[in-house]
Amino acid sequence: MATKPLNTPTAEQIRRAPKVLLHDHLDGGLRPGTVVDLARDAGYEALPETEPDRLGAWFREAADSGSLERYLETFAHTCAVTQTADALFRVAAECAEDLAADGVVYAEVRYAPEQHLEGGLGLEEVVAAVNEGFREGERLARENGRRIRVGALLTAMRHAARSLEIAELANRHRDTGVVGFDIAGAEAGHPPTRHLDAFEYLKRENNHFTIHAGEAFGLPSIWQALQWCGADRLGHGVRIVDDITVGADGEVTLGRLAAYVRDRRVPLELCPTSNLQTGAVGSYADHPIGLLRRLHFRATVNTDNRLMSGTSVSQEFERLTEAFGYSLDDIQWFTVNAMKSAFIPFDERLAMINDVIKPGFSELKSEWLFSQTAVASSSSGG
Ligand SMILES: O=c1[nH]cnc2c1ncn2[C@@H]1O[C@H](CO)[C@@H](O)[C@H]1O
Ligand SMILES: [Zn+2]
Repeated sequence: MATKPLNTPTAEQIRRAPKVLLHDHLDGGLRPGTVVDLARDAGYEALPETEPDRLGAWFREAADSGSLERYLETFAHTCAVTQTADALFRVAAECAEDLAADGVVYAEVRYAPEQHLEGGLGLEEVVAAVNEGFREGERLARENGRRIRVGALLTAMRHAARSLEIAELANRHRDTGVVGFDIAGAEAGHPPTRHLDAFEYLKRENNHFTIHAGEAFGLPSIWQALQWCGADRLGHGVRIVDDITVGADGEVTLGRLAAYVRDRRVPLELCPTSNLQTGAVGSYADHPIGLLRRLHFRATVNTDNRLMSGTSVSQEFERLTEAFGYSLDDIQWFTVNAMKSAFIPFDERLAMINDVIKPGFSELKSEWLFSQTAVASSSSGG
């Protein structure tokens, strides 16, 4: 463990800090109790456990397999129980509420509309139900004295062939709650270049997209996502470290691709716990985020799948704080990076940084200052 700086934030301070989340899957963030309720309503009998705590533990363990393919199998259950407008509305509302309770002030939450059509919904109805759920969750959060804005990202599955259709859907809803597009699913054997028509369409429409790349698969996947597809951000992108060498003397050399990613300020949607579960990284202390932060890459901290990883944004920051000795200034740096990289308009991002994030962190940092003064004067013996 790194040495603890004097201003190491407490778990409670981390939770109260205004945070920004760019990479979170709606179908990876259901409350275990909600999965149980919805399965009962839908007559879905294939859940491995029906008691919420045990089901939550099952998801975490099943996802802890060391392989992205096995990790992704657990989504069969969450998708099976979210095939109606009511179910989608509920999980979206609960998502916004849960994120707000964790201190998230701005989130982009993604899901694949094509995975919610088995109960007879159309793509438009799926998007409408989720958007309404997010608005309801924002409203409920407000009633509880919390403020959050949630934008949706529409994901196309990389093994399927509906990406252009989903990109068009995202574009149609760009003024009604959908802020961008993504592709996800198993990386190996499914290069993003198979979906070039979707990306080219979005570029022609001046729209935004991120691509899951450089999670299980290395540099070629990141290179394709950026240089062939034109991604605005990288979903994970953690394997960019394969293009960075740190010599015995500590001297750092960036390859051409890593230099491009840093120079162009390409946002990396890093998801530490998820990487540990899929076997991309061995431990928090070994997570490349430590190096990437030191080298000033545009790194951000994300949950990926709160249910499968049993995590929250605050918990990700707690683990990183333990591993790297991060201070509130580091957490603010990641948060401002994330807000700068969001897909909403520039003036709104700036207002969020200046009027919400910076004042929130200043408040927390001033608390630390006063508590230190009190300790110092009482220990001096008067
Ligand atoms: O870390 C990930 N890498 C790649 N695909 C993922 C990851 N997490 C979730 N999904 C996939 O994205 C779909 C839509 O939300 C999920 O159903 C899951 O299959
Ligand atoms: Zn993901």
